Amino acid sequence: MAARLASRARTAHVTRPYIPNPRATSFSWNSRKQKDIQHRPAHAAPGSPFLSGPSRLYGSSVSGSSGTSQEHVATSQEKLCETLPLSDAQKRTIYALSTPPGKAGVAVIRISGPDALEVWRRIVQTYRSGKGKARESVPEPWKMHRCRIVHPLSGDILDDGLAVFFKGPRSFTTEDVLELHVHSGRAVVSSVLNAIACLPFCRPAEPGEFTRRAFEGGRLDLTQVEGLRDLIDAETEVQRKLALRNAEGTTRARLEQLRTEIIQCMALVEALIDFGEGEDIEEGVYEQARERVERLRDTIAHHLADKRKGEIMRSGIRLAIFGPPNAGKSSLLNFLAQREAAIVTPVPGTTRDILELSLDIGGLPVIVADTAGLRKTDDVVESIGVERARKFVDSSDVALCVLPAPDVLDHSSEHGWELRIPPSVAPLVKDDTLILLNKIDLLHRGSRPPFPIQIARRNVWQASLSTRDGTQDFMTGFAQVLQQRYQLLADDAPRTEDPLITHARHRVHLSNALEHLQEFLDTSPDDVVLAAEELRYAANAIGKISGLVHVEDVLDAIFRDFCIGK
Ligand SMILES: Nc1nc2c(ncn2[C@@H]2O[C@H](COP(=O)(O)OP(=O)(O)OP(=O)(O)O)[C@@H](O)[C@H]2O)c(=O)[nH]1
Ligand SMILES: [K+]
Ligand SMILES: [Mg+2]
Repeated sequence: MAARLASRARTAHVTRPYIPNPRATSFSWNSRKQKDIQHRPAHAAPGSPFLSGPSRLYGSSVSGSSGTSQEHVATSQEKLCETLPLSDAQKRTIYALSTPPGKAGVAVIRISGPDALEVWRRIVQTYRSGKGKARESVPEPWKMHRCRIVHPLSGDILDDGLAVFFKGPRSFTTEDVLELHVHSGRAVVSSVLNAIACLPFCRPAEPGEFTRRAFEGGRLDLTQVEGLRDLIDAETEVQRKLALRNAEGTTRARLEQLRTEIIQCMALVEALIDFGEGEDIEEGVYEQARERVERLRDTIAHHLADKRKGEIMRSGIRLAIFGPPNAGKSSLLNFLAQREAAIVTPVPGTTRDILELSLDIGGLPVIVADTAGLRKTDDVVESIGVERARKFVDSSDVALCVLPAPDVLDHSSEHGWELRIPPSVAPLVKDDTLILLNKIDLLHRGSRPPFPIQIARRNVWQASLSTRDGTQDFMTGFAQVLQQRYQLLADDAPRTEDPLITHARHRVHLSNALEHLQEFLDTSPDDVVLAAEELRYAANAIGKISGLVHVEDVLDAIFRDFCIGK
């Protein structure tokens, strides 16, 4: 009975997820306020409402330098402040340029918060058909309006553009959002930003703050936030697809399904604690829960044994080019990069340091590294390079060994084609190491092996990086191998075998969940209260990936990497 009570007390907080409330968060904006004070415009007198007002990020004040216009602006600003009480810092309306600065057709300035509509009223003048300009107090939401942007104090026309109002919660941040599409020129953008800065209820956005508000508003979970950030950073097709999966919420749904199943198992066990088998509960409930937990454990273990595919795709496949000196490793790097990135000379031992380049090979992100030729050497500098090369090959995702064909190929009627790999290189050649025989132009026609050849049940490519003979076949085959090894997101529709883990953070929490599920299975059914606790921990661990259970510093770390305006 005591166990039953204890369990009841705990169930109170079992299944209630954290529901973020944008109006009731406790983020500290202290550092922000500090910055605001330092950056207040020159015209803001101490004690004026501008103390926590606009930043000078985008140029100085709108007022001229003469004393009179400065006074004029100050009094008008005070009037503005009288009419509108300052909202407290955290729910203040934020604004930022959301497109990259510089000359372009269009720049988008985003404004989000409780006073977004007020910003519209102050600076947007729409055109009504045939009747000239008019200020619209409540614009039709989610519709583009042709408009003029005017200065809220002087009434000066700043630009002719488009404005759209998103009524919260149907907006990116879930707050009221105003987007201004203006001409992207330095002067236009800074004049509009300065005009918004004049409104005391607005302040410049922090990096990632729009996205953070979307998270706080419950529009996005953390995997979607990470997906958005990765989408912005994506450079290859696979990275884009992977990021989109996260941003669209596919990962969120898959995790939610796992968490829900754990919670369902917990409910079964809790019911058992509360009512006991035999009364209202059918026989075998505990067994049923155990079987489901076993399946969940296997599913999670399967995801964890993904050879880090998702993380590798996100950060790039680390490819090490290695081999003996003068094999043509640097020539290969230059060929892949299509430029003279590395020094190539006939002197063995030319490359000393590791030279890395990020390339797109068949849509996959690959970080290709050229390394020092492996040999015994008395040269201090070269021997450091050789040591680095060895370590790099060991830690790489894919290793490609380049060998000079004339020095390593052997043929006999008894054994067929064989490779004599130099002893300095051989220990690094593993079963999955790829091999390119270079310099086939130096072989007599008659002593060339047939294309393609298999040596020791391994595909070996042959090419000449000088004459480009065989390079096409090598590139096609090489891209195919990479695609096979990292085959993922081949179809547009999500598949169950697609990697679930794309960030190290996910792996940590999933491993924790796995441990707790195993603990549950290892706990004796007599300790059913303890066992239920393990399921709760497991559910919480998965909740941490989505941010349903979140920790402030994790959030800070995730949003910090965003740019301003996102
Ligand atoms: N004939 C011929 N020469 C080549 C070929 N590929 C590269 N070379 C030459 O071989 C020499 C060495 O090439 P590198 O690319 O510097 O070789 P490496 O493996 O980077 O050499 P280290 O950095 O010294 O280890 C250069 O003179 C190249 O021009 C080829 O396919 N055929
Ligand atoms: K060389
Ligand atoms: Mg080299």
